Amino acid sequence: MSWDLLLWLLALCVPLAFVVQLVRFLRADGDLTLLWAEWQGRRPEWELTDMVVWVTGASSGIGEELVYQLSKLGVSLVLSARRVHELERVKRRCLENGNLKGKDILVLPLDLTDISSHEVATKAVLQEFGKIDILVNNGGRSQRSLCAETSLDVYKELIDLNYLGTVSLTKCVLPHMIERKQGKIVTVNSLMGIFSAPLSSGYCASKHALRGFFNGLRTELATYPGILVSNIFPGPVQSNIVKNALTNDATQTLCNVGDQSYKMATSRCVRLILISMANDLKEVWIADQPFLSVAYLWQYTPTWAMWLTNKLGKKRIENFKNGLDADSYFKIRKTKHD
Ligand SMILES: NC(=O)c1ccc[n+]([C@@H]2O[C@H](COP(=O)([O-])OP(=O)(O)OC[C@H]3O[C@@H](n4cnc5c(N)ncnc54)[C@H](O)[C@@H]3O)[C@@H](O)[C@H]2O)c1
Repeated sequence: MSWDLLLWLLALCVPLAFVVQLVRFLRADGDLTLLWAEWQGRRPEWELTDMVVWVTGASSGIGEELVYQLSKLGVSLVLSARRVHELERVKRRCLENGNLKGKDILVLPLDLTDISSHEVATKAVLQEFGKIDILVNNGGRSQRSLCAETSLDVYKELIDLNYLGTVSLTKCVLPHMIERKQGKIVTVNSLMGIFSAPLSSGYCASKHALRGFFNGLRTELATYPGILVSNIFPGPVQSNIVKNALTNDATQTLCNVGDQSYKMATSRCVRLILISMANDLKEVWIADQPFLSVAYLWQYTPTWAMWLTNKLGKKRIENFKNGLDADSYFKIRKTKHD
């Protein structure tokens, strides 16, 4: 082969490789470390067996799907949320579809805002199973209301629930993990913990606070390499989050939630959470495009990201006022995993 031909081939390969990588990135639904872990890393089916996993917000959405997928891995489960009948329903489904027996699942009603109950709840788990391997801080609520129209009670409720409730439960479980020198504290944060959007200023504040808290806690636990502090940042995912969102008044929820079907399938989000848990990933972004790219923009080019968020923000408010889901900016095709 002549040198000219070889050079021409090389000149063609480089842009081709670039285009292939660009297409792969545009189809990505997780950050690159997470997708690498999915491809080459440890499987949840090997790593997460024989563990005691405590999941808050287990009665709905991401938490509910998480316990269904965990129940197939042979772990012991603690299901927490406020409504005991909903937790009993979830337990029945875990037993029907998973590999667990009744004694492997503890239904433990818990209100994250009732901080005085967290110590007793932690003791109840330890009495039942003798250890807590993984705490999944998942329970929480979102917000759909403009700051100027929103009562301060809503901001207080969001901080009490999403931030202080999570911090309180973590503080109850932490001494046990420190004593054993092992454990995983996995917190379902949100892309709204990385950047902010209109209609959710209180929610964003609570999730930013959680990110700061857990990143700080991780540095304090540097002498305990067996304890993982993992922050999961999902973008829009199918669940009841919008239906349960707080509005401008702490006693009201939304009347019209709009179509949620364009969002990432709950099962896909949860599979990626399990992969991150199996591979001890500390920060994980899970989102379809274009939301994932917006997170990258915020991380690496904040000035452009602010400009773009102002443009998209107007559309978000318009969508909300028109009774659509706030994040339905474009007609987004359903993900390949649905
Ligand atoms: N669905 C999304 O688009 C999305 C995106 C990013 C982050 N998240 C986060 O995922 C987590 C789970 O939300 P989801 O989407 O499954 O919503 P969801 O409304 O379907 O589920 C929320 C769960 O939290 C529980 N909860 C609410 N208030 C509680 C309280 N006071 N005490 C105890 N439990 C309480 C609910 O009972 C429910 O089980 C939340 O932390 C949310 O911020 C969701």
